[in-house]
Amino acid sequence: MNLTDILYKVATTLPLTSEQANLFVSGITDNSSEVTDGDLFIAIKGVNQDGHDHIQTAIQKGAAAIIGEQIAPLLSIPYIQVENSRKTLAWAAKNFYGDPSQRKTVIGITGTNGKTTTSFLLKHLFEENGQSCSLIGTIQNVINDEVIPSRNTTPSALTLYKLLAKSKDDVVVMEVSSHGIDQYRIEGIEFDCCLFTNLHHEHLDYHGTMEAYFEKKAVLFNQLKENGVAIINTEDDWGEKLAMDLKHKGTTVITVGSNKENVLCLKDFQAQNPSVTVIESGEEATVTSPMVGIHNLYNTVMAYATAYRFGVTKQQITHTLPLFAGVGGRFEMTKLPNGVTVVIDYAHTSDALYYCLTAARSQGATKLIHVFGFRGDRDESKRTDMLRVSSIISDRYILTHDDLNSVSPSEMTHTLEKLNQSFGNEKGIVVPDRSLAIQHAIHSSSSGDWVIITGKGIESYKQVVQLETNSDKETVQLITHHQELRPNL
Ligand SMILES: CC(=O)N[C@H]1[C@@H](OP(=O)(O)OP(=O)(O)OC[C@H]2O[C@@H](n3ccc(=O)[nH]c3=O)[C@H](O)[C@@H]2O)O[C@H](CO)[C@@H](O)[C@@H]1O[C@H](C)C(=O)N[C@@H](C)C(=O)N[C@H](CCC(=O)O)C(=O)O
Ligand SMILES: Nc1ncnc2c1ncn2[C@@H]1O[C@H](COP(=O)(O)OP(=O)(O)OP(=O)(O)O)[C@@H](O)[C@H]1O
Repeated sequence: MNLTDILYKVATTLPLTSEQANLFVSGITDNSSEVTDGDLFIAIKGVNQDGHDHIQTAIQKGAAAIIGEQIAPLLSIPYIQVENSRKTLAWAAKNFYGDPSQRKTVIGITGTNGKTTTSFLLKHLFEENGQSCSLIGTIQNVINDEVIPSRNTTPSALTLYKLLAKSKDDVVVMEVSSHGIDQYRIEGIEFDCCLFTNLHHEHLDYHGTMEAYFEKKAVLFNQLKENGVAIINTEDDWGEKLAMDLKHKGTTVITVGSNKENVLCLKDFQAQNPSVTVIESGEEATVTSPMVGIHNLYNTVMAYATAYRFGVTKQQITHTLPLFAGVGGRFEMTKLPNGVTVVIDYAHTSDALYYCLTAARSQGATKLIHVFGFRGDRDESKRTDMLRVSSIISDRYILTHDDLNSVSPSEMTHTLEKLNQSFGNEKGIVVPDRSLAIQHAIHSSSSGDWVIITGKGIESYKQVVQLETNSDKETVQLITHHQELRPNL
């Protein structure tokens, strides 16, 4: 494709010369190590590296032209200066891959919690009822039934456009993170439907304030197609604000919440066998969640509201919801032979912990023993709230290491001890090694107790642990199959 077509709708600092305009490029990349002969290399000043430092490598590997934000350096090949390289990457990919979101039904889900669960529910509902569905999100990408590992919740613009172009599925359901929006990964995508699940204290290390975090999430809804629809959980105050803002702009908004003003009005929440009555246009329907917890009831209703608008009947939804197998690492329950229930959950905000721990209570847990920690280099301001929630709801908690990232083990252990002394209420201990913390929790529990392990879900450990396991699930399996593994604390 020639540069004129690739740069359609991209503002360049200077108009393209005729030599540049007619230049044919065979592909696009922003990674110098992936350049092949004839590619366009787009230099991005990133969070850790600056692509402009890798321009010479790109040329050596055969790049046909370079785009960057810096004033034109002296190069042996054409260089085009733009104001924003990340945005340019997205538009170049959109043009190169033939604007794939125009040709598909694209559904975007944003919010702090519930994106992955809701996206899996939607894929299930579509596919059980005759529509094939691609999935793009945290756990994996699934395109035309092929599982493609995912690096980010929302992939880079280039990857995203490639995935959309590859998809032959009827519908694409994708998770949209605030980082993804901020870094122009969804720039140019047009959505048929956007969902807002909730907004809780998270990622303030990146966004600074809840207002800034909200404003970033709200950008997604500017990318609705002309006849697109927003589906918003107004039980959440930020959701209510978003719904009002969008209605003022004339967007079609389907609100979901317990207030009678909502398009889908919810009443009679049942926690033990989670179900809720949904009233829409005067008609009542009972929606039963296939997963434990009030939070999953919300996720189920959001999926119900969406699938219905895209061709799945209410009866089909009711029949196929119970067949949903759940999502790995999201309230994943194992009943041990001794009557203890172990739950592995991905909660890493105080609200998620609240929902997760109260879900276990609603199922009749005798004692709740909670194992959790905090990621190194991530929002530190949420830690005390998380600890407070656990120290109020659980009977005992064990603070342990989550991903340390660049923090040293001793520094994190010190942080956990300090937090425990200042904000715990004498229910907690610190066991730094995650596998030993889980072992301790399981060995100190008895029939009727629930051990809740949060933070990692199905993710692999980033550190080596003493029991030589690689995930919370593996640790639980090892401990339960080898009862002789006594705690070594
Ligand atoms: C910190 C951060 O957000 N980084 C994201 C960002 O990376 P970046 O482009 O700034 O990367 P960089 O390493 O600084 O490199 C800059 C440029 O130099 C280029 N380069 C670099 C080296 C080289 O030899 N040659 C070269 O050309 C790179 O290809 C890149 O174009 O843009 C990349 C492409 O879009 C992302 O993959 C990457 O996500 C990293 C892996 C990450 O961990 N991000 C997290 C914070 C994140 O985005 N999380 C959200 C979910 C949050 C949630 O839980 O809700 C997500 O959507 O995943
Ligand atoms: N609707 C909800 N409200 C509050 N908490 C929820 C909700 N849904 C899920 N959770 C909690 O959040 C955790 C993560 O859920 P899920 O993976 O579906 O969300 P996510 O938005 O994709 O999260 P992330 O962005 O961190 O990947 C769950 O394990 C659960 O503890």
